[in-house]
Amino acid sequence: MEKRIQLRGKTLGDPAQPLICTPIIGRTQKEILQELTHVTAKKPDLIEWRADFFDKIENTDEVIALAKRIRENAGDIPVIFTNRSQREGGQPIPLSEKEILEMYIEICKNTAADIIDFELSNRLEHLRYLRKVSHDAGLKMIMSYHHFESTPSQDVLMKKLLEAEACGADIAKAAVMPKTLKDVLTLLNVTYEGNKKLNIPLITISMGGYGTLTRMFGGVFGSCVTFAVGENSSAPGQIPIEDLKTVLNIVQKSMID
Ligand SMILES: O=C1C[C@@](O)(C(=O)O)C[C@@H](O)[C@@H]1O
Repeated sequence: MEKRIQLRGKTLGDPAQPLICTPIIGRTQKEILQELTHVTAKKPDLIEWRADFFDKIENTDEVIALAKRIRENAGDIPVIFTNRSQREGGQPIPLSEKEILEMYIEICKNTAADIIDFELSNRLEHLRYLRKVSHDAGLKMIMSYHHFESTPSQDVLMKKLLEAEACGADIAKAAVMPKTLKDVLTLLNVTYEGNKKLNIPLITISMGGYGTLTRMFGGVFGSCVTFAVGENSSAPGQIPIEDLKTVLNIVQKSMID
């Protein structure tokens, strides 16, 4: 089963090469576009617009117009559109679940991004509907799960990844917080085992200080994307893109026998 996804010349899911994604978390349009200019200059493989930080998120027309500009200005770098909910570590926003779904639908219909990230904790009918809309519009869909307090057991994490695949995700993603080094091993283990079980690419992240290890070495165990700071961090434990590129180059060189 071919797990790789080609997007604007980038290969997502190549076990030899995890992609680096840098988030954009500005609040105003001006800040966001400036951040984008700085971040694209650092040549990440992917950009994530964290729209939950945008101060006009309640105005879908403005969101779409800005998403289109981000998409255009990003050139050949694929863009992920994400609204991270407050319950999964995002910003508080004044939109209902239905309005959030409608915003995502408009992003798809306007092809204002390449990939959408929608949380598995959303209502099943919303997940299914958005899956259909994104598929018809040609956008890839990440279904994600976050736990900012702790690391659930391997069984729970595996179930989440399998659930994403069963709901039709193109990519399954889990980001969790470790309290101990053993939690980091749990995450790496589920990545390794999950990669054998699932027929879609995985993104897995352990956050915080200990979790930084997974941002550097998670690719070896089967995580296809790692998040790094271009200008601003969107989650604990992210390291600067320059440092991450150095580490990934060393890992890649050293692992060729
Ligand atoms: O879900 C993720 C992963 C993340 O939480 C991280 O830990 O790098 C950062 C978020 O911006 C992104 O949406």
